[in-house]
Amino acid sequence: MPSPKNKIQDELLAQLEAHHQNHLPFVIFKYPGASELKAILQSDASLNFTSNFTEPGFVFSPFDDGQRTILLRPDDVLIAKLHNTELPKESSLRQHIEDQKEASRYKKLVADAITAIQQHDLRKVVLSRPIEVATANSAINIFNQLSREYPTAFCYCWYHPKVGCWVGATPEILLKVQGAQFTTVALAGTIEKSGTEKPNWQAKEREEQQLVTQYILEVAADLGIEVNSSEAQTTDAGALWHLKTTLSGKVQPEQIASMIRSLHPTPAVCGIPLKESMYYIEQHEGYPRKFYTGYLGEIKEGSQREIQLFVNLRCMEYREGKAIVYVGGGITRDSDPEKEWQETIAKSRTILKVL
Ligand SMILES: C=C(O[C@@H]1C=C(C(=O)O)C=C[C@H]1O)C(=O)O
Repeated sequence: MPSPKNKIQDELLAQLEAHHQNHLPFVIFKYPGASELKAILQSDASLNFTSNFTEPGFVFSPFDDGQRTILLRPDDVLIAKLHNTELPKESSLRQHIEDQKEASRYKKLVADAITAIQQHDLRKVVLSRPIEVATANSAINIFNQLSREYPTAFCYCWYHPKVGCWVGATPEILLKVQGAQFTTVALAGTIEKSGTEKPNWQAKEREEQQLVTQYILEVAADLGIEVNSSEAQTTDAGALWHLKTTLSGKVQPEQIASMIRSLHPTPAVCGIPLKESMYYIEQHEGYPRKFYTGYLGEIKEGSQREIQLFVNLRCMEYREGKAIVYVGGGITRDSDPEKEWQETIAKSRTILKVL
């Protein structure tokens, strides 16, 4: 990877707008907690795929086709300090008016899934929906706002002329590898914040999150990888709380590609059992997820290999003047369709707030 060139934030954003207008691929991102923006620019419009996650660059994977993970080549790498400009105190949240038809459709989708869970082997299935809204903001501008609004999220704007443009602020790590050390998380359970008081998690959310932890432990055991796991803790994701267990351990370089492929998709975005829930989603969800609930992130080469991949949540697809925001939630036998509907509305605010 070429050494990063230092830029001033506005200069960097302007260079990317120009790259975008020239229909050339790029990604700009901010790591959780970081005060720096980083951009990877590819100098031609070729569409390349990673073979085994060893090539340096930035990978972008769809939900349902892990073999075709796109790789952006780092022909140019730019960094800039993130300005800490205060956002207006008054939230400029765009109220998206949900029509009643969509509410009934989604609640029926959830109710049918609950029935399927009661009658079949399915234990959990994650269902989701797209929300289309008009926006006058550019994709890079939306990314810039997200980076300021969500300091603890991984924020990004990704573009390839042959694929499209995606923007997001995700709270979920898929896999982080630094040298021989790896970290992943089991993230599930959602409660909208009301004040600063941490929530009282109910058995339903605890069980749903525990299923994800259990699944990751089984995947690691199958690969012969030992894992240390934390207690489940409440974690902050903008206006939402989630339940999170951190899992870590040691991984050999030759195990990394299989670990990524076995971890994706986790039951946090698909379900349990995996095949049945994947099939249920394909049959019933009624739209293609594309890159929503896929994963993305940087691969650095060198003696200390470093990989940081995130699950593509709280994201949108950007098309000229239009944002398609994707939101979903895990359904178990104890789910309530009305609450699940409200959960998708709460999750959509992450993006709607900055449009
Ligand atoms: C599917 C989404 O989120 C996932 C589902 C969650 C849940 O069911 O509570 C929580 C976090 C994510 O793992 C989404 O944000 O669209």
